[in-house]
Amino acid sequence: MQTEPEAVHDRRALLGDAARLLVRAATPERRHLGIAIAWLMLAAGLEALGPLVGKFLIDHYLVPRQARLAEIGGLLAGALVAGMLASWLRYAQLIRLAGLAMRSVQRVREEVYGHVLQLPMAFFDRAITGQLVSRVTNDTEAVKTLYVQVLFVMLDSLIVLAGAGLAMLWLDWRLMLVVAMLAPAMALIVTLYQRLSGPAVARSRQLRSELNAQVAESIAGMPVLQASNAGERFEARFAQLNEAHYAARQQELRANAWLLRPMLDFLNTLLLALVIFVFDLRSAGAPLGAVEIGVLYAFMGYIARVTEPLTQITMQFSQLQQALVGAARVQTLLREAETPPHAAAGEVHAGGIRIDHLDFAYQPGHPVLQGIDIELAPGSFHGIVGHTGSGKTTLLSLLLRFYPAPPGRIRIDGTPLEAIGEDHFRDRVGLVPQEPFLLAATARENIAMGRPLDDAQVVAAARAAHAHGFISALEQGYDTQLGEGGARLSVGQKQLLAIARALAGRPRILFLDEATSHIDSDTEQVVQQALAALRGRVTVVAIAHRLSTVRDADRILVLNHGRIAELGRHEDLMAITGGIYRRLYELQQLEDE
Ligand SMILES: Nc1ncnc2c1ncn2[C@@H]1O[C@H](COP(=O)(O)OP(=O)(O)OP(=O)(O)O)[C@@H](O)[C@H]1O
Repeated sequence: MQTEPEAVHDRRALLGDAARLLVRAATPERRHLGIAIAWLMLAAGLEALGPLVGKFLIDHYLVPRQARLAEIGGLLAGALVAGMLASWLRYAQLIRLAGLAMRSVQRVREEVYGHVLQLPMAFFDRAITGQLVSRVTNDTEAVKTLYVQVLFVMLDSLIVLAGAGLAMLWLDWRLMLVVAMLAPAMALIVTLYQRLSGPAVARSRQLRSELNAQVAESIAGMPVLQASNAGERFEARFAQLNEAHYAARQQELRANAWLLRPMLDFLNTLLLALVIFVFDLRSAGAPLGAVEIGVLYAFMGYIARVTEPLTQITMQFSQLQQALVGAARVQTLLREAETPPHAAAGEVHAGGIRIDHLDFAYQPGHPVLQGIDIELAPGSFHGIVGHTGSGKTTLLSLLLRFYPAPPGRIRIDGTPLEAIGEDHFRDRVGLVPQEPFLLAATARENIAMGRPLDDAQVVAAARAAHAHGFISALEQGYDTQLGEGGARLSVGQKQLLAIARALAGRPRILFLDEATSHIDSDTEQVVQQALAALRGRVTVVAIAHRLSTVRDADRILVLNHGRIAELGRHEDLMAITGGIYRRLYELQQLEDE
């Protein structure tokens, strides 16, 4: 994951990203959006009538001194009703747009989360958890801001501007040109503002996500953090980030304080002075005629109406900046390519695995596996051992399709790995990882993992994994809440539960990644019994640091620098003088003694 979208400072890319996200969020809501815009236009039209009514009153009743009270009363009442109707319409559309914005955030957030779940494992090698969380929860809020700021404030203001502009054009086009001089001045202010605050906004957003990342990381690593007494250092680092965030926000606020409101107020005054000056020039010192008084009155009204939405638009730029950056970050994440769907229909039957001349590298030029050739018979038990960094986990990751293996190199029951349907593959292939990942849920939920399993299936899996005993002994048995990460279980118990989970899917192939490295010898024997009971039914491939776990394996595969260095039964490998396995085994025996 990029820590910051490369395009953050590139305004065009930023606008493009934001527009794409907005279109994506708005498409399902186009009907509501269309209705809201239509009503807003009507409201703006009604509001634009106000100064015209004023002009009419001045022209027809005030200047000629005609006190036709009934007509005046009717006109005023009409203007009042139109004004009230416009306010009510605007209020109703605000509510409609707010609802629309909430639904869009909800939809985009679900889409982003769903997308993250489909990303390839390689993405998570680069991803920083806190930043990712911040994208799914905070940055998706940008969609709401974009809606409310862009679609409501901006759009509404533009409609009001257009209404007032048309009315002024109709009243006196030359005077309208004077008012139009405001536009370039406005554009200048907005450009200046963006130059000043844009980088600050992007920076504050990035720093906020780094703050999140640090908090998430510290909580995840709390035991290490406390044991190494790193609290103060982490606090200092956090304070430094926080200070930088404060400075970025300050810079943003300063741009607001100096540029926006005061400049706009100044423009407003300047414009009024200009219009009055033009009238003064035109009348060449003579008192204003009746028509001019009405027009002047209407113009003064429209200038107020024009400057207010312009002020609104400019004032929104700060929030808009933030929303644009947020939206760009969400778009960057959405652009990450998902794992191509395995729509294939191939199936796993007996669970036999064949690997032919398999080479693999995470980065080109740095091979991790080279020329792996092996056939694992259905129902067999294979151990994988080797020094740290020899490629054991990588081989397992390829067999599990976490990383794409070169096509055709790995086959299951004769079918290329990539030609097996995803759901079917995950059903038939189980994994017990090194770190048992437990949800903050009950024992039952942890075994079922959302699969539609009945009680009997859950208990059968637990029995097969020798986990039934300790689960039954918990105060509420299978319904006991296990706490976050299974906090109330021992590491060995968590591992047994993870094995039960893998077995509950009734897999044909089971991979274990150092599943016994954290458990004591007694528990290890229990796990070994569980694995032995699977023989002949399930193909088991177990990476083992502790060699006793795979001593009884049909064959043990010794990896060395990404190649198969030795292959055979325990006895065969022990017979190789100076062999890697024999040395590893003797070393472990010495340690045990
Ligand atoms: N996601 C990755 N991206 C890049 N390189 C990686 C990645 N994972 C592992 N490697 C590199 O590949 C090599 C093999 O790593 P692998 O994890 O497969 O070894 P291992 O035998 O399982 O080691 P260990 O016993 O320590 O778990 C190492 O040099 C490692 O640095």
